[in-house]
Amino acid sequence: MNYFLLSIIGLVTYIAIFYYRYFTRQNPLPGPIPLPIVGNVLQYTGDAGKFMEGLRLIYGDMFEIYLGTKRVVCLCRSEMAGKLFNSPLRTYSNDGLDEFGVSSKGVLLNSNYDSWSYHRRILQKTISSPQFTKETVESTQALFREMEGLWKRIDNIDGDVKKIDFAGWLSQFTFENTLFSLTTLRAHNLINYYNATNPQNKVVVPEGTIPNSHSFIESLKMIFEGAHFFLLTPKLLRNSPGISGTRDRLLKNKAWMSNILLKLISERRTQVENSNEKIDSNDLLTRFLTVNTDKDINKNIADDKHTEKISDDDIKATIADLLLGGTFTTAGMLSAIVYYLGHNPKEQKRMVQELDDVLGSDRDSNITLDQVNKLEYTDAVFKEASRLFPNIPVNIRANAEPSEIAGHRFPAKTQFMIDIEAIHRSPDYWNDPDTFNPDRWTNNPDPKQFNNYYQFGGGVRVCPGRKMALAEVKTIVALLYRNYDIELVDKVSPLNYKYDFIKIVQEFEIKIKPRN
Ligand code: HEM
Repeated sequence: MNYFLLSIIGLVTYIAIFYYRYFTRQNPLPGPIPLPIVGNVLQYTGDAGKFMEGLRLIYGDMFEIYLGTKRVVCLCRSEMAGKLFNSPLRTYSNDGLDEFGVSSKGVLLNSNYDSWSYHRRILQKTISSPQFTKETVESTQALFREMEGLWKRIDNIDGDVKKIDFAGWLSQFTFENTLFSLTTLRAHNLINYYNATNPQNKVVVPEGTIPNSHSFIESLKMIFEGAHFFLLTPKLLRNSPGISGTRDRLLKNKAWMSNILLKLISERRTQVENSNEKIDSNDLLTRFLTVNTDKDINKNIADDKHTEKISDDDIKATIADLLLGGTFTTAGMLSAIVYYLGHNPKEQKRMVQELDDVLGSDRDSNITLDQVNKLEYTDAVFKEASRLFPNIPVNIRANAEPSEIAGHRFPAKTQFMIDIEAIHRSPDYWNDPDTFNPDRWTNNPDPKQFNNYYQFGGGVRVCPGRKMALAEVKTIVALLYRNYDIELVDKVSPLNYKYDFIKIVQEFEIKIKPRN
């Protein structure tokens, strides 16, 4: 009885101290009142963009929420967020991300500055080079032809008209293309996906790198689910009955994916180490494997601080981040473009006209990087679709130095969430912001708007894959609209997505028919 009474007194005292501290906190911002221990996590709707939108309507452009006991400052205006993009920290000290094993490895969520900048430097050198962009245009075309061959076999509507789940096909495509571009490995995702969705008319799968590779995509989605879960769920909740099952499932999935990638890396390491020839492959995986070895194909990448070979585990973390970064973002962007063009026939017609003008009348001809670079209206369509549908609607950053924002001082290591969707749709920055209008990007666009466009983030952690993404998206859009008439199956519903750290588009059906 005494023990019970003591527990109650302890709890009441804890709650009293918690709320005393909360109501007398320094530099308070408006925001929903947190609960002890879990903060505002129980109010979270599962979609960071929508959650922030709801709170912005109540509390204005700057407010605070609590993830567990950690204060998070939310910013919804470009002028507030601007300087933060130069901070190299995405998060600071997050026990969830530590448990998920991503806070000091790879690039995406790595908060260890030294480790992040070293790996980023190596990958940046490869994937931002003009040669890599040129090869992206080539590999995208080869893979697109393979996908077209499989589409032709589908027999679901009538003759040449096919109904396909565009989001499903494209996430297989962008995964395979990213994997190939980084490693030269093929996983045959498209064939595996085709066979899984057309079991009555299967094709032979060439010997591939990842068995049943199409299901790897589901595992990759679960990694985002994991990052989302571990970032936001306080330890006490993660370990509580009912929720710990989710934690275990997500950790198991991560281990499964890690093992597959580690096997691929170790096989390539053996090949590289046993080779007596000069290494002539220049892909990112080979680059990583040769750093600080006698076969090093990188010029002056390592420095005095980094004198050892890079471990398989570190390479795996960076390759996994690039596969994560390059798969659903690019596929989602393509769905968004097809969706907005489907709702805006005038703009679609204008884009198709540009394709015909730049690419010429031979619909079987190869497309060159030069031609892709000339597609200005297509580029504007990309920008406009991504303004309205940013794949990463909320960006996270922590400040490395104390900062002053809108008259408020924040100590170093404060966690911020930046509402990209609010910035992309604010009437303060954009005329008629909810209208799909690619022309706002052409005809001498107001340079101010570029400062309020964050589809690829900004500052030191800006997306390193943006050149690859643009080349891939524009090449696919060109091949698709040059050769096909495209119709949305559902012309009413909004684009369907699941938010897990990024928006993952799903079940987006279109009808395609070869153009006359
Ligand atoms: C349309 C496609 C893409 C979109 C919309 C996109 C968007 C973004 C955004 C918003 C960020 C956060 C940037 C910031 O915090 O400032 C990011 C980071 C990142 N992206 Fe992309 N991305 C795309 C394609 C790619 C591709 C193709 C790759 C690689 C093959 C890639 C790899 C990464 C990586 C590794 C990061 C983490 C960078 C860091 O923290 O240092 N992304 N991306």
